[in-house]
Amino acid sequence: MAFFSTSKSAAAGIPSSTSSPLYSFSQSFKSSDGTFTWLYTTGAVLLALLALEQTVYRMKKRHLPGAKWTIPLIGKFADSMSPTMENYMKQWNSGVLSAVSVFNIFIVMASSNEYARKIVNSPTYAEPCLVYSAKQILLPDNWVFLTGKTHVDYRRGLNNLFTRKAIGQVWMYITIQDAITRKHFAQWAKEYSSSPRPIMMNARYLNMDTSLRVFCGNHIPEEATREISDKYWFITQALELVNFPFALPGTKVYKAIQARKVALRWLTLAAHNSKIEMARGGEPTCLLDEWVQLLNDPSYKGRREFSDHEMAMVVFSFLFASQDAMSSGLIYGFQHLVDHPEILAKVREEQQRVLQGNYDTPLTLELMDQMPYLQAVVKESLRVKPPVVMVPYKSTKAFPISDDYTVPAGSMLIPSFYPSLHDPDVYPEPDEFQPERWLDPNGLANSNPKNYLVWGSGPHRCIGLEYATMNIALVLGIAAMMFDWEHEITPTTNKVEIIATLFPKDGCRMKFTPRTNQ
Ligand code: HEM
Repeated sequence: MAFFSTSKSAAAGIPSSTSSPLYSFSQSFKSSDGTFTWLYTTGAVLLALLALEQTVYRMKKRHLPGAKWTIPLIGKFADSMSPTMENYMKQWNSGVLSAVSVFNIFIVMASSNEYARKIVNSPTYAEPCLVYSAKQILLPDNWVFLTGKTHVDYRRGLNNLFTRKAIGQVWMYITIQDAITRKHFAQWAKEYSSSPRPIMMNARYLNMDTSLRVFCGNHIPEEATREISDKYWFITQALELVNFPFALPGTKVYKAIQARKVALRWLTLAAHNSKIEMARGGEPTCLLDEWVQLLNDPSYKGRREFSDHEMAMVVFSFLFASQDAMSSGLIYGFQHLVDHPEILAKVREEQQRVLQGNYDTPLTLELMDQMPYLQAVVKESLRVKPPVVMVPYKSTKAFPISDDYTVPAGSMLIPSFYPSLHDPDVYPEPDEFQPERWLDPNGLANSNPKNYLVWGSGPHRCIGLEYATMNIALVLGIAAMMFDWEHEITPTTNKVEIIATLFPKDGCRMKFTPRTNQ
């Protein structure tokens, strides 16, 4: 109500001042019958809309910290195009809840542990909205957009694919992870032994190859993993918080949609082949086979038909959720370890103790369980540089988030995980890489699990967290024993590039020399 009257008076007030430049200008466009021309009217309407925009923004923002005025139409679009940790920090430090507007989307950022967790754990008020482009890339009927009970029920079926049993069975994920990692490292031994080179793209390919083999086994050909991996970079680039809204040819979102089409074609074929193989009575060798078998099991309560396309969309959602986060986690795992030789030495000591010289023997879950130091390294590396610093949600109705502030319905809500993971009261010297903080079961870090938001929290908490932890640990463990590592420090080594997730700006330039004295 109030903003209608404000905008009306803004529009009506203009002609009353004859000294206004706009008024003088418009006089020259006056038509013969004395009515104002379209130019004046357009100008007045535009001014009214601009005033309305500011009024609405201020009404929604109320007392929250944030710019007093929003830049007309685009708001903080420029910042969201090239996000920096420094800008995020400024926003987080401005208050536990703060406001921003981008393209007239009203955004509330939550930086405290309490509010971040409250958002992800309040499904009646807020649901994940991912980034705007996600629906165009993942397709609107992808399960990740389900909410409430439908989401819980769908997810229950998928949880079976990420149990410890599935990860650890002799022929399952961990064996595949091990084999693919060693295959890639044989190549790394050639590429990285003479001089340091960025590991970023090769680590991404290793990740994609591993994921696709774990998910699809041999149901897609070798060239498919390369093609999907190469094209996937377009999807990564389209994951900015705010993107150009129309997927016109040449835009990032358009290219990402083309990449998704390629990936979905291969994944649909994989689902089809998996069904044929399981119907033939074959042994399951990948996640898709596990799933098909489960769906065929007469005692399984969640039995129903899944088309090849639907299965492909689910596998694609796993790639979407994992590829960038896993690559980020892996690359920073390498960077943290190589920059702390004393910690890398401890990882090697543990490997020697557990593996007793059998460094070529495939790793198993039981062996990994005997490597608590390596697990602590992964946990700490993900804490220092959490791949996912925030997750966009949206308020489905007015959300009384605190005693004195209600988030308007339809706002974007951004629970930020980074501040909780760098809270000095829980993690003293929060920017330091100290795996030891996880070794004391009664220490501050282990006593405050609610702060460890690397995987989010609530009904949408990461489904692949054990799989991801295991894979990063396995890759780092094998690399520690196969190679001596060197890191070329450059002026941008410690600068963070945000491309959906966090990466070292120089791509982490490393040299790997095969070790002889294992
Ligand atoms: C280091 C690697 C990873 C990190 C840091 C990570 C982090 C996250 C985070 C923060 C969320 C959002 C949680 C929330 O809204 O509260 C999430 C959701 C999700 N993640 Fe991960 N993730 C990783 C790897 C993976 C992997 C390997 C997979 C699958 C194989 C996966 C599958 C998913 C899925 C499907 C969701 C959405 C779950 C739902 O909506 O119910 N993630 N992840």
